[in-house]
Amino acid sequence: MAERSSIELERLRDRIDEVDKELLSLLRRRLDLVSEVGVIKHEQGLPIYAPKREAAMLMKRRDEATLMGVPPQLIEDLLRRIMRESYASENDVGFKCINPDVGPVVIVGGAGKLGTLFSQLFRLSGYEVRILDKQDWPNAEAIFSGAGVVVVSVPIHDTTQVIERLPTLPDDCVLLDLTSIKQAPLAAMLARHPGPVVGLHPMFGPDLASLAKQVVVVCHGREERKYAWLLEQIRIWGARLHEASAAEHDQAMQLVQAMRHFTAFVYGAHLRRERADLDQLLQFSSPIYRLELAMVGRLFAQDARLYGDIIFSQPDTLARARHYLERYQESLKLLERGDKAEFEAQFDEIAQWFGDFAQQFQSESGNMLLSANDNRCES
Ligand SMILES: NC(=O)C1=CN([C@@H]2O[C@H](COP(=O)(O)OP(=O)(O)OC[C@H]3O[C@@H](n4cnc5c(N)ncnc54)[C@H](O)[C@@H]3O)[C@@H](O)[C@H]2O)C=CC1
Ligand SMILES: O=C(O)C(=O)Cc1ccc(O)cc1
Repeated sequence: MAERSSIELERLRDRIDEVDKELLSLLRRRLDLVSEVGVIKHEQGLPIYAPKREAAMLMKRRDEATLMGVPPQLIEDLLRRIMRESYASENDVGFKCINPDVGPVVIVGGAGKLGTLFSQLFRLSGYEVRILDKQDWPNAEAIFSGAGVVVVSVPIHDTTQVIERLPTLPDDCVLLDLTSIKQAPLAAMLARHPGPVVGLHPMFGPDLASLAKQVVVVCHGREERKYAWLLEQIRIWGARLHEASAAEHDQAMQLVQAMRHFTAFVYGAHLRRERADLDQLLQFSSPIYRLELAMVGRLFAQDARLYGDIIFSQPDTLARARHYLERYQESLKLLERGDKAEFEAQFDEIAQWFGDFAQQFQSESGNMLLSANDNRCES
């Protein structure tokens, strides 16, 4: 009997292997079709990410899946993963050049991490890119001559100084920066160059295969009409543009970046001081706890100077960190008093304040955790 079952199991597994191979052929066919779409998008200058088409397509596939007795979330997850691959593969085709007549794009700090990413994107879109890094200032005159766009992508604490050091640029040259803070660089650019000026903040690190669905914050400076093409170019790369004033941006970044990175720094310092055994903690961690450790740990895989600048160059960070410490001390008093009832009452009040966002965050993080769990392998 046991032998019959094991033969049957083997046979079923062989059939599953066959189905998986069919899936592979289907994937190959789909990737080929996507490449053809990529060529047409390139010719027509269509953004690589089309949110409405994507949402409508996913909705249809979910409905069809339900009719076929396939869990709709399964097809949605699969298609999202497949589409991510397709977005990345559009780099192979390149992107339509929205402004072929513009002069060279000069990237100051172009040998750095973000500068390298943007120089690739401009080159893939057919622009002539020139790099000016630290050691290239003696050749600045030749590098900037006839520039159509100047991108400043140097460390935050060097940005204003570098902008002030720029030579006189052609009248119509677009001057922009990619700095993580916006008010000081934008003011310095407006003072240095009488022509078109815009501040950009890419809300992502340099290790991306595609800008699809990534956010770039746009802080308008001057003569928007003359750099509208450039914003369109960034949309073609797949990014979503979010417009804000430089002051609004810097205020939001206090919480989105400065405080978040500062609390991660403190938590990292605490783990170190407690001599936490990270290996052991990971053994105990299910995906949510692993993700939390990863959020803290990834900070320390990156550039201390970048995060130091983000935290220290924002004038409000000290006040905000003090407020945070006050909240911590208040909450500590609950612990000292052993006042669990008050803890629960405050918990409910905070949950009410989060409102629908709490549900939304639970469901979003739920999906992330499922996919983090899929990627785990036992060693
Ligand atoms: N790395 C990231 O994840 C992100 C960085 N940013 C912003 O991008 C900018 C650049 O950051 P990263 O590329 O990470 O830094 P990075 O340190 O990798 O690159 C900076 C580049 O600037 C060059 N540089 C320094 N001083 C210079 C000078 N006086 N003249 C010419 N070049 C000079 C350096 O040699 C280096 O090649 C920063 O303002 C940062 O806030 C924005 C979003 C994400
Ligand atoms: O990858 C990460 O953890 C980041 O936080 C990337 C990043 C760094 C600096 C920025 O101004 C924006 C994004």
